[in-house]
This record gives sequence, C-alpha cells and structure tokens, in this order.
Amino acid sequence: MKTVLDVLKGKLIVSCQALENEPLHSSFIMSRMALAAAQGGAVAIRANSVVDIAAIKETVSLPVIGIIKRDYADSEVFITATMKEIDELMAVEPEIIALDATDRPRPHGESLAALVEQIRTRYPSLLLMADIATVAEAKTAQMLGFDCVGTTLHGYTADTQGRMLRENDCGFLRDVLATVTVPVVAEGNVDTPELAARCLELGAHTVVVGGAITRPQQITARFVAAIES
Ligand SMILES: CC(=O)N[C@H](C=O)[C@@H](O)[C@H](O)[C@H](O)COP(=O)(O)O
Repeated sequence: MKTVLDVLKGKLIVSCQALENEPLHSSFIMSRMALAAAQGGAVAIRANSVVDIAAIKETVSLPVIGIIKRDYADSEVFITATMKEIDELMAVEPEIIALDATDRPRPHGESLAALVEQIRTRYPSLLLMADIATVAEAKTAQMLGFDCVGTTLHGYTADTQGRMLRENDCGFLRDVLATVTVPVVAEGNVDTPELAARCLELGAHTVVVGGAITRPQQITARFVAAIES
C-alpha cells in the first residue's frame, strides 16, 4: 500500500496560509486556495490552525501537513511548539504534523527529544515533519525519529537570518540531502516553478510552495519591484 510519503514523492505541496494580519485571513478563502491547488495538480496542502484544516478537509480530499503557529513569551519557537498544539491538531487528523525542530530554546524549557517522545507515545502512527534551519538540526531530527525534514526555517532563525534556499544552486538543500537519509522536503522561498523543479532534481523528496502561489500581496510586490527597478 502507498503511504502518504510515497504519494508526495516528486510532487508539489501547496501551503495555504494567511495569518490574522494578512488580507486573505479566512478559513473559507484558505479552503478555496486548497481547491485551486488541487485543481492545479498539487498532491497535498500545508495549513495552519484547526479551523483552516477543517475547512480544507471539507473541500479537498488531499493529505494535509498541519501546523499551529502560536507565539510564546519565553521562546522564539512558534510552529507547533508544544504538546498542546499537537493535541489540538489531532482533532482534525492531519496526515502529517510539522513542528519546529530547531535547536532554539522551546517554551517552558522543554526539550525537542522529550516532546517527540511524548508525541510518539500518544500518537504512535502520526507522521512527523521536522522544520529545520541548519544541517545539524536536520541530523538531530533524523536521530530523534522524525519521518521527514523540511528546510522551512532556513533563513528565519538568528543563525540563518536572510539566507535563501536558492543561494549557491540550493547549496543548503544539497548539504541536508548529503547528511540525512530520511525524505527531505524543500520548503521556504521556493518562488518559481524552475526552482521547485530544481529542488526535486537535486533529490528533494517533495517541494512545498506557499507565498508564490497563495499570498497575492507577495506576488504583487514582486511585479511592482520588477517594474520599478
Ligand atoms: C518561516 C515560516 O513561518 N514559514 C511558514 C511555515 O509554515 C509559512 O509562512 C510559509 O509560507 C511556508 O513555509 C512556505 O514557504 P513560502 O511561503 O516561502 O513558499
């Protein structure tokens, strides 16, 4: 039988997310974005929050990588930071849950290893994706038993601030691919079809594209920048 990870191999995942401060913030709109993605050939959706995932699952029959973004006062970790978010997400049964697997201090001083152990005990068959920013974090995630690692947070931590996946012909992605044996998800600033294809050609298992498809404010700004440069 094909597993969810098999279904994703060599294919496109579309991230449908709009936070409270974004113009398209609406579960209904995210569900229609997911429908558009499905019609365009995406094989899975990445989505934030229980309400968005519920609306998306009512609208399309694609697997979902679920996350909850929530800020904590004592930590910079905000993507599915604690067991609370995992428990909340399980109400809508995402096929995969992604969580921050960077080496930054987590809320309440919890360790990533302890969190993963708790998740595995409570939800033994859940697939876990590690959102990482560095090669060392990818290695640790594999050691902790994550089912796949994503380059999601490369460029978004103090250590990697401003780095882009496309740099050096995807040098960071190539380093991660050379280091781990679990499937690698190329995610974060994949902003052209050519770059998405390149990530897969280099050996990424699958590729997640968000803003370049589902954040029209970003798309508009790129046109404006090109016109005005
Ligand atoms: C850093 C962070 O918060 N990334 C989030 C993770 O879920 C999303 O806001 C991104 O849209 C997603 O990773 C896809 O990336 P891009 O939108 O660049 O294609």
